[in-house]
Amino acid sequence: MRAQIIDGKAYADGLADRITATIPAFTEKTGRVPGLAVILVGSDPASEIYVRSKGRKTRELGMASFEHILPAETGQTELVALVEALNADNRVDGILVQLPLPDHIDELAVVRAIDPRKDVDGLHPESAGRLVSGRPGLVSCTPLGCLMLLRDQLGDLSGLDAIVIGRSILVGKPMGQLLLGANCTVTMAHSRTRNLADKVRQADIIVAAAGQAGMIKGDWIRPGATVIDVGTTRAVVDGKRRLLGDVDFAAALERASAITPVPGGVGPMTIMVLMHNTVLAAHDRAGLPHLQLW
Ligand SMILES: Nc1nc(=O)c2c([nH]1)NC[C@@H]1CN(c3ccc(C(=O)N[C@@H](CCC(=O)O)C(=O)O)cc3)C=[N+]21
Ligand SMILES: [Mg+2]
Repeated sequence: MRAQIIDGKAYADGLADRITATIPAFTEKTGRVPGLAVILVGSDPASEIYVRSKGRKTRELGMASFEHILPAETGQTELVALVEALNADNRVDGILVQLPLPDHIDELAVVRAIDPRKDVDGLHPESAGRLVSGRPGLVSCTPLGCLMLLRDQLGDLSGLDAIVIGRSILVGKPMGQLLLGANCTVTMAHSRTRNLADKVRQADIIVAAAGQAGMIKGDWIRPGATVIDVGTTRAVVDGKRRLLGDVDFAAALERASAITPVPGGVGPMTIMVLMHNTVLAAHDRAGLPHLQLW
């Protein structure tokens, strides 16, 4: 079998059109456009690139972007004060604090300061609780993007065996909850999991989010499985800068029925779901009907 490549960029472009189409009616009813604020503390070059590309996309889609790039020495009190100012700013519908934060800042304290209605990253305990209990709320961008791709590829996921490798608060844990909510039987694997290969071999759906380049080998993949690769490890291969996924892509191509490439798979979805969550938050805050765009 030769796997189909799941084109995350193409799906994201389609979602972009559906997002853009909601904005004129929103503006007519509210007199403004949806707005997204992104906060970056410190000057990690990769993070700066993400923040700028998020800002560019936000404006491309017709929304307002507020970018706050703060020095690494910024204190927690100052950061929380900025979040509170953005909570109070009616032009801002979504607040994203780029993680990780410097060690002297308690991430949870900052995330808790975000108004849950503006929590477009789904990181607030209120958002996490809503996801677990099946109530409506904002869901982390990367896992929601993965679910959109899986639903587009496979339709109903009921009864399928899924494995999530990685248990981060931003990706693995919410991914497991989303798959459970879609009626999959979910295995959560992580760095202490024994016999990982055997567990991956049982799965119809593999979501690799461990952040270890090439750790999922081709012969672990059940023939016909659907593979979502969340990994993005920066590396230099044969003198060229490369972005590497968690899956041995060439080998997986021979076994999977469908697989996301890196780059061009999950990455473009993450950014577009951020835009999606921002328009959802904007509609919710304005008291407008809930949007369903996927
Ligand atoms: N609170 C928070 N929320 C995040 O969502 C978050 C974060 N912190 N910290 C950093 C990570 C990283 N991240 C990516 C977003 C888009 C691409 C993306 O667009 N990747 C492209 C390639 C980009 C390239 O070539 O560098 C692709 O995979 O095709 C990658 C990574 C979001 N993150
Ligand atoms: Mg992990």
